[in-house]
Amino acid sequence: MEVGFLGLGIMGKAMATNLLRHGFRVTVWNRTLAKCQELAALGATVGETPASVVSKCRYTIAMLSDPSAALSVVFDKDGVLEQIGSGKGYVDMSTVDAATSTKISEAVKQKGGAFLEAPVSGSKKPAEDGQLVILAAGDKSFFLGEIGNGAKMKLVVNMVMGSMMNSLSEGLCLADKSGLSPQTLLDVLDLGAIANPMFKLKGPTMLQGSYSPAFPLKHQQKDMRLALALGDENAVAMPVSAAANEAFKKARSLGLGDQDFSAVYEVVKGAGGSGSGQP
Ligand SMILES: NC(=O)C1=CN([C@@H]2O[C@H](COP(=O)(O)OP(=O)(O)OC[C@H]3O[C@@H](n4cnc5c(N)ncnc54)[C@H](OP(=O)(O)O)[C@@H]3O)[C@@H](O)[C@H]2O)C=CC1
Ligand SMILES: O=CCCC(=O)O
Repeated sequence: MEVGFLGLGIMGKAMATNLLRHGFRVTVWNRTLAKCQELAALGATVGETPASVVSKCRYTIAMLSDPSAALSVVFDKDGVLEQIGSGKGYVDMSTVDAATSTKISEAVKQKGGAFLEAPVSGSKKPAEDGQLVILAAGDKSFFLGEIGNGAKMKLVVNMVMGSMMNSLSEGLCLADKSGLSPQTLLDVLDLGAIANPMFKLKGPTMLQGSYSPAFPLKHQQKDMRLALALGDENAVAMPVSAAANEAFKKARSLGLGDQDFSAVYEVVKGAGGSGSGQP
């Protein structure tokens, strides 16, 4: 089966590579076309535009940075909508808000196509290993109910993750400033009730000041922003997440947007370990 793939960033490249590895014929497109070459070398065909990929493939998957990218690829000239139709499916796996997902779903369905929103939990390594958790909602898939619920679930998960990352950063700073070994803190955390894969994976690299991007900080901040908007809509007070969002914004203002989201640790350290990057 020919599968289309739009967006070959950190995640899309790993996911499309996995499709090729598992015997699918894959046609790829990326806004910066040069990024298609690596996939072409692995056997992918390169499409000139999102529309040309959809015209060739029964199913097309997208993994794009944010709501504006997801909308642009569908609605702009040479976009998905020009070729989607009966017998074709479009699966958007980007992390967006429910309104974006719903807008895309309605447009695709109006053209006779099928739509699935399917954001993922997991990062670069799980994507490479084929171990992502898919939060699917939409046609023929009712794990989370109506379109929009996949996006909402993903935002809630990432809101919790972003707050945890800030909390870990503060804990590492507090341990250090109060004469404890941050590495020992990681070891202790790993033995207790709040042990989790993220602390285990990111803690050691944070202590090395190494932030090679698996999940870019600019995307984590986008997800905090979208989750806070969901909180606004539903009148849910989220002071912890709001503070975490400020720290991610501060990190972006310091030029850390393309680094891994764990680079928020630098903001917390810069604030003297006193909290969310605010003076
Ligand atoms: N990295 C991670 O750990 C995870 C990320 N996600 C989510 O997955 C999505 C992709 O993340 P990731 O791969 O890390 O991000 P990257 O920044 O590595 O890749 C972003 C992709 O979006 C494309 N893009 C950006 N703007 C536009 C636009 N206006 N029009 C067309 N294409 C555009 C980029 O193209 P170009 O190459 O031209 O810039 C690139 O292909 C995001 O929504 C993110 O929140 C979800 C789970 C984990
Ligand atoms: O959306 C990104 C999630 C990153 C992760 O689960 O480590």
